[in-house]
Amino acid sequence: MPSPKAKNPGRGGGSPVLGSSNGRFEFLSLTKPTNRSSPPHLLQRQGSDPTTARLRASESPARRRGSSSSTGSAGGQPEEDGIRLNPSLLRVALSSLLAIDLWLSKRLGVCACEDASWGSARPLMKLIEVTGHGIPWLAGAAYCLYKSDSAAGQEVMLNLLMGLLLDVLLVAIVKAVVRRRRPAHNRMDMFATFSVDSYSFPSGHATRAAFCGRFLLAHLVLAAPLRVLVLLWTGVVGLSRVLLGRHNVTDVVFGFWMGYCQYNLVEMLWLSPQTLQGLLGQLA
Ligand SMILES: CC(C)=CCC/C(C)=C/COP(=O)(O)O
Repeated sequence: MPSPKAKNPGRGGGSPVLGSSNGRFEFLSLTKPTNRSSPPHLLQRQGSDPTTARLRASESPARRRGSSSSTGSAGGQPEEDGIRLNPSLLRVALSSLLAIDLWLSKRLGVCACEDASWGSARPLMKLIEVTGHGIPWLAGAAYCLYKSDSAAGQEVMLNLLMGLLLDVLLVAIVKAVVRRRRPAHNRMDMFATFSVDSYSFPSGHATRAAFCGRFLLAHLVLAAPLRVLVLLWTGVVGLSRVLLGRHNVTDVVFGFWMGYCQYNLVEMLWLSPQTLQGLLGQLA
């Protein structure tokens, strides 16, 4: 389909009609030069004509840039500007977000040490930290799998275990790739950490809390008061990461999102007893 914007080098002058060049139909202007063999002074005159110049001056800069590129401006400079502008805008937006993130995280790190304004709440925050740690969750899921005497219970526990292992793996990969340092006010006194846990993005506790929260609500916890507790626990684990000074706010927000998506992944890869028997049969 012919595109008037791409093929018609003149803007706003004359009525476009269909013409044919090299067997392809394209829009042609009756009053403006169209082919590349036109003398350069004719092309330049489009911009130097006073009426056109006034119209162009009233256009927005973005539109002017767009029109310049569609006319195939000789130097290609406007196109380059357009390409450069977007990444720099994005960079400014990202650095502003990061600055707000650092400032807010520092202000919220009120339990980062005993001398901090909420330092007395630090032991409680560290207790909450343990409830979101990988080891109790992995050990608990493995124990329940071992103890479960129903096929349905075993299936659920097996998938929880698989999800928890997947979570540890994915978080380690993202941390190793992003390599964002933990906040300067953090004291690295966590128990049982991997080397990647010196990095902060994303918060492994937040991914686990979001994943386990969704998993519990979908498969294990039905009573309304307990469901509320699960939601509260998820939120408190995330909040405690920032209050303890372990993470910036964006680490936790991204961690929640990642854990939420990890649950979708586990649902997609859900291991049924039949799949499991097949897998075990292949191993034996
Ligand atoms: C040892 C195992 C199985 C998991 C490590 C758990 C851990 C220490 C994660 C770090 O969490 P944050 O990124 O929220 O600090």
